[in-house]
Amino acid sequence: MKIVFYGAGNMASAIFIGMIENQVVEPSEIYLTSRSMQEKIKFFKENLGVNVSYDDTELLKDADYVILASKPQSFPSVASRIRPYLEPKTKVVSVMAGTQIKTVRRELKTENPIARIMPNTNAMVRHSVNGISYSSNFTDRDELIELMESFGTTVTVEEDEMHNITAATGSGSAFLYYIYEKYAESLMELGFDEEEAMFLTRNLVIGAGKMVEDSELSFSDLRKNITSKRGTTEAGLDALDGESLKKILITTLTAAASRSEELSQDEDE
Ligand SMILES: NC(=O)C1=CN([C@@H]2O[C@H](COP(=O)(O)OP(=O)(O)OC[C@H]3O[C@@H](n4cnc5c(N)ncnc54)[C@H](OP(=O)(O)O)[C@@H]3O)[C@@H](O)[C@H]2O)C=CC1
Ligand SMILES: O=C(O)[C@@H]1CCC=N1
Repeated sequence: MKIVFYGAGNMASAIFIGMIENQVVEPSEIYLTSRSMQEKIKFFKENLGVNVSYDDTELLKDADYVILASKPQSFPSVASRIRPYLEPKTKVVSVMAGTQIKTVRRELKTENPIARIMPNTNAMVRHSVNGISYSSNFTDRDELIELMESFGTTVTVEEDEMHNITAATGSGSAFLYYIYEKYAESLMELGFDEEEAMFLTRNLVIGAGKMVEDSELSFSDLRKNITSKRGTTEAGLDALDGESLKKILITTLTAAASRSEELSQDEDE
């Protein structure tokens, strides 16, 4: 198999490292290119054994998949590199937020099968949640799903649901990390020094994640198991005000989903 990544940044590297570590592809089957990140890309070549090239003819010859992993704003320049050399057998997979399949088709001037995926950087630890939608002529879907399930779980969605998936899980881990950051800062307000606050928060998050993974219980039951009648947790939760927290989260997710819509509307102009 030959899988070519245009872009070797945060998201692309989480995907190809996930694929390689989970042994669904050999490093020799991965080809990377970028615009200018020559040092980083050299690091991947030396440490993972992947191929690196800036020659589009060589990159796209006999490619099974080309993965579009630049920022949406860089896509016109990526498309101009790919367009002249894209072979009919190559399947195109875009990870770009807010970029519609029809835009990819238009920019590449191609009838090739196109899939749009929305992973997250948890791909690195095999826990990405991958939204996926396809062009109608993308018939051979099992192989792509198998590749994607090497680094996470996959949910097939209609393309217009991608905005919500992008907010919920594409951006979602950033929202959770931000809450952990604020938690650590709050521990410092309580009197812990920075190192202690980071240590406590980090281990709390790791332990809670493992509980979620190993336990059959719902979030709510896990919470209730910690909450004694008239105890400390109950006092804290009463002060937290779940409804206000929910409002903040709804505002956050709605802003992210709206931005995804906005990005796709920009393309239509
Ligand atoms: N980060 C995330 O958590 C997620 C990101 N995404 C999507 O993934 C995409 C990439 O995001 P992210 O990895 O964070 O971004 P990065 O900035 O980390 O990486 C972007 C990559 O695109 C490369 N690039 C830019 N122009 C070209 C070009 N003309 N030819 C080849 N490569 C080019 C850059 O090269 P150079 O550095 O040399 O400029 C870089 O390797 C975005 O579209 C984003 O919407 C989707 C889900 C989650
Ligand atoms: O912030 C972004 O636009 C990308 C898409 C989802 C996560 N990162």
